Amino acid sequence: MANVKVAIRVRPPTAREGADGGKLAVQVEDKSVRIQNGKLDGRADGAVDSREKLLEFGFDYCYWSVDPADPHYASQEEVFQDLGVLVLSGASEGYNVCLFAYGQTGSGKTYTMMGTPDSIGLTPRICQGLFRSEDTFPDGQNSSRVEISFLEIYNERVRDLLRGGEQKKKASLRVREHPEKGPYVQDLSQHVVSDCKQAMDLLEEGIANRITAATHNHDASSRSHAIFTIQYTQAILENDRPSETVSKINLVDLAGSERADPHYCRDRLTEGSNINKSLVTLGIVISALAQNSQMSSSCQSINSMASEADGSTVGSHSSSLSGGGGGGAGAGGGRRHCFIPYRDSVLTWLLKDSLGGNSKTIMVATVSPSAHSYNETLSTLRYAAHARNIVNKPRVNEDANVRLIRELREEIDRLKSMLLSFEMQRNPSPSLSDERDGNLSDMVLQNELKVQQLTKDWSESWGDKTELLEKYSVDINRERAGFLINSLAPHLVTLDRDVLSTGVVFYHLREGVTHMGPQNQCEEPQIVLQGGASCEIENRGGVVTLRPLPGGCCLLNDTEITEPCRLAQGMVITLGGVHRFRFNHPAEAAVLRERRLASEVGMNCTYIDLCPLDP
Ligand SMILES: Nc1ncnc2c1ncn2[C@@H]1O[C@H](COP(=O)(O)OP(=O)(O)OP(=O)(O)O)[C@@H](O)[C@H]1O
Repeated sequence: MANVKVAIRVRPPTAREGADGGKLAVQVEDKSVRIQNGKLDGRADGAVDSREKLLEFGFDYCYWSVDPADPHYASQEEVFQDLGVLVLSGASEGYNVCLFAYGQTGSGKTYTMMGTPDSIGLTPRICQGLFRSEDTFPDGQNSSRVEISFLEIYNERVRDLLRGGEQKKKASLRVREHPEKGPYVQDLSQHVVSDCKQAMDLLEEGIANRITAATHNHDASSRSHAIFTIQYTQAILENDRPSETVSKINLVDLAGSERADPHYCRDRLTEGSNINKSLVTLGIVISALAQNSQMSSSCQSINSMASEADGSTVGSHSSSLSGGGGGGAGAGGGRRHCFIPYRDSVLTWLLKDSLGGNSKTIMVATVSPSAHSYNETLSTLRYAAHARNIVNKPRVNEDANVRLIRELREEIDRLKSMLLSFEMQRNPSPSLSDERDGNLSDMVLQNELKVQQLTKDWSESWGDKTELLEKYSVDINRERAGFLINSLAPHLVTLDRDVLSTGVVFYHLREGVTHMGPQNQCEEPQIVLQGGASCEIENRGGVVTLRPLPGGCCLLNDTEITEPCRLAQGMVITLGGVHRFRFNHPAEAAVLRERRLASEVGMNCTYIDLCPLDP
């Protein structure tokens, strides 16, 4: 169990706020924020309750970023040292982590999450930190994989910010729910990156796409939510003990929160007008979760009070909210938990795990210091105080095979200690003891063999996966009912005629020459075939040529060839009448797709129709 951690950051006043005399409404001291309602200053004493005038809230972190000359000024680096390091340490332990920025428009969310070129924010610093931590394992015992996706939710539609070309035009992606992994965005592009530069390039590309959208549509920047997701998989083999964890890091820059007030939006909601449903639902979800957590903790307090018959004082888990109106905190044990309407908006559905689920979550609420923004700032502080009451249930996301190996090892240890204790108190009947010890020893041996095999399989599959992903920039997306393998390199896919064959084989055609054929016919074939003919396939800078070798029949699209022939996207190669392969050239296919769109030729067009081959 872990409470959502909440940070408040106060930005510098804008020129306009400063021009009006620069009256400030917010003060920060240690972990508390005080907000003063300046409008009540002039009223006669006694007419105003002092609590209304000055409200105080406690948080996990408070950052005063108002004036760089102030000794208490919190820079981007200081914010990273707390929040960014929290994200990185959670991810390195194998937890899902979510960091989201919430606040009114112009309060500094994007500055905190993304920053500026001169003063980078949390997201790029977290990317840097992720790859820096890689360098701390130079011995090769540790390897990891980083995959990035970046999406935007605008008017309840999900857009992939990293999809170039024709896909960019695709209006919106569907959100679906995986039975075990929870909600996900179907067809969202995942990008494997191997260094910090690649990650930063993707971040910039996504931000640029978001900004472009804003230019076409005035409200886009303040109404869209951006979610930058890093999937961080770590594999370590230490003393023959494998460990593999997958952690999802969600870094969220939300839209301006002035539209998040349910009362402000209710009319418009019913009118069906264009308001930000996600933020309204986020507010409702946060309130409901906070209320549930408070009810649970008050139930626990009641239970523990009842069980402590001696009547000693029980320290109840109290909200930090002193002026914020916790609402429902005093609920008795008889009240039901609130329903959490995650599915009412795309944002809350996608962040379901981050809010009350399997994630360590941090909220950074950004506010203006100015007295002009008193209402918005107070509303943000109240939201933030509610969010601090949410209790999540993070757990380490361990690979299922690795978990099995660990559990088998624990079983082996248990059996061994049983054996040892039997040996120490040997039974007077030696034959019975021997039989029992023999059974136990067998079980230990069998489990040890299983562990050995599983560890070997795991090491090989991790090595293969890493090599494949790194060398060929392959994306493997696990869909609910299938796998989609996207490769950028030219490759062959087997089209097996044998009805008993079940696997799908995928051969990459590396730069240079690849020999294919039976072992005895051609020298050291990289692609070994059982019988059939032999050939060579040469890939020179993306131009791929098939060269049949004497002694067998080689067909290209069912026509026999005896001379070298350039391969084109979609061609089918048949060797010796037995082995069939489809040739794919992803780069060529991308060009052809563009041409097909432009020429409006149907799906049946071939490479030759669209782009006659050079001889
Ligand atoms: N801590 C800070 N230090 C210096 N400048 C800041 C800080 N926070 C925000 N700013 C500046 O304030 C302006 C508004 O900030 P920003 O764009 O981050 O707001 P926002 O909350 O993301 O707004 P929106 O909801 O419209 O996207 C920007 O010019 C930004 O550079």
